[in-house]
Amino acid sequence: MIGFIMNYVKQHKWLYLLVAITLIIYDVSLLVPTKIIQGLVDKISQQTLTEASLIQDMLILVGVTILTYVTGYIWHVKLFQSSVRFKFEMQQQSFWKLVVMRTPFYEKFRSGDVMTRFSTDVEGLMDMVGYGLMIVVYAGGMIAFIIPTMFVISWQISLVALIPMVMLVAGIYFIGQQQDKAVEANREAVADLNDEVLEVVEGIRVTRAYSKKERQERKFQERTRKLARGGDNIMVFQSLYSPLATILLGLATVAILGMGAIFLERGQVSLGQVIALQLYTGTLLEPFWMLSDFILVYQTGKTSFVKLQELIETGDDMEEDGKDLLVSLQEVAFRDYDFRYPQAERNSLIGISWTLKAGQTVGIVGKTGSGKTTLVRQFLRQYPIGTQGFTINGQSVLDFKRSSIEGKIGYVPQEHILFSKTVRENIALGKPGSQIEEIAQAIETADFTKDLERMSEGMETMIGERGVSISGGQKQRISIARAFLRNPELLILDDSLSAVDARTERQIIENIQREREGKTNIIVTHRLSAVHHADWILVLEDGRIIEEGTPGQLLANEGWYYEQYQRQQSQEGEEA
Ligand SMILES: Nc1ncnc2c1ncn2[C@@H]1O[C@H](COP(=O)(O)OP(=O)(O)OP(=O)(O)O)[C@@H](O)[C@H]1O
Repeated sequence: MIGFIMNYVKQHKWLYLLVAITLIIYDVSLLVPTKIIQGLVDKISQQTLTEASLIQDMLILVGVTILTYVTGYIWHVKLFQSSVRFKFEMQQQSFWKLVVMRTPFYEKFRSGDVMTRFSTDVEGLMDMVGYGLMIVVYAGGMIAFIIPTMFVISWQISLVALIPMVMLVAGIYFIGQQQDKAVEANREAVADLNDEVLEVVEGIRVTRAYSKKERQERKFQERTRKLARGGDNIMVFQSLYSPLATILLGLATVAILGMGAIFLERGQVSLGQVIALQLYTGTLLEPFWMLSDFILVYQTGKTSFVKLQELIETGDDMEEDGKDLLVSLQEVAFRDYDFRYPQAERNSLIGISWTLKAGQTVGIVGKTGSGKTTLVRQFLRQYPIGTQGFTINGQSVLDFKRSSIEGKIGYVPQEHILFSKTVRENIALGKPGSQIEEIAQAIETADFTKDLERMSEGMETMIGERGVSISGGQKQRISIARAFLRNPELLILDDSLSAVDARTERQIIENIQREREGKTNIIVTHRLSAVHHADWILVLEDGRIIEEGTPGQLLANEGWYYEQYQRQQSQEGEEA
């Protein structure tokens, strides 16, 4: 961490030089009044005080006070402004990381954990860069100036007076060690609580529907209690500092006054010097006191640094991005292809051999958990690829720049992501800068026009968290419109029609056939009616293709597809 901070300091060396110089002047200017008091006391006790010297001392005091104010202002503003800039830069760096990372990274970090690292840890490190550095220069400077000055007055008295101060540092260190453990435990408790709140907010409807409110409340209480206990522990340690400092400063005062009286009697020190020693020891309390804070700031900073480094250094284990730009998607082929998720123990795709040709519409069906989503995710390069034998236009998929592949695909996932924006803005995400007519056309294709007419502000209606609530089917169709708008070379609908009724589904499928004539489509579905028009159908089971062919061929085969088709037909008949 020190190296990291020093690097930052070096990058802004002129600013920190200004801070260091003004801080040292500030330190010295705080010590001048003691020096003047010492001189005044001696002059009064020796009856040598003159009007001219008194005026001179007073003028120096006024000058020094102004200097203290000006230098104090400069270092304070510059140092803390810089630490805020540090926080901003760190957050930018971390945010950029979050944006570029792909799915495996998000499977390693929980959302609450990322939030804590992003906010609490960045602030922990920021404190070290601001307050921590201030302590080093300010408190370090004070100690470095005062102790030699005291030793020049009387090394014997200073030595005895400093013993309680050394004990104070030792005490602070010991308490700080214990506090460190409490801080770490508290940090974990904050991350747990963040996770809990995120989960509750995201799943509030399910929680209500299943009457799990009480259970959630109990769980939340447990976590907040844990956090409160952590906070209590930290407070216990923090409360030990003040009494310890008071007692030890008292001991130092007794030592100075006792020894000072003896030394004064022997004529080894003046009255002004004894008073100065007492004042210096009192002044030392603040820097020593700050050391206690420094230990906390340092330890928190160190823990935060490790957590941030972990966030910044952890990769998504993706292969290096390819260099070739994909101009057009002519053919995507898998040859005896296996795939396993990074954290999984078994393959989710096994021996897949399939070629998708441009212009085809392919349906992917199969039981739940059979690998349909996993297969279409391969196109999106969300995970490192499985075995070799995955090619685009006859070339390894790894040769192509991932963004150029993404640019050719419109993907509508199972879980729809809508933002707190208007309907228009949500759809326009598919193609930034699109014309209103294009958006209207995409809405029409996704069969959302009638729904829009019922919305008070039409396309400008706010949806998402801060807008009106919309149904699952409406969400699906907004997501579909977003993908249509892009008019991608390859459109992938991943079970994206599950929440719409059969009539709407038929309408959308017809629209796809019409609007996307000659384009490539993959439709993953549980409802076979959604793919009865497809050119080719894959049936998956346990990650393998168990049947494939045209819908007619599959019906003739009388396998899984046939059985499923019969079952769904009779269900539809009953419903009708
Ligand atoms: N991120 C993941 N990490 C580990 N295993 C996963 C992950 N996602 C899916 N799997 C596993 O891969 C297998 C195939 O899952 P997949 O989601 O592809 O099935 P699916 O056919 O799309 O199912 P459904 O019809 O329910 O959407 C399952 O055994 C699942 O548990």
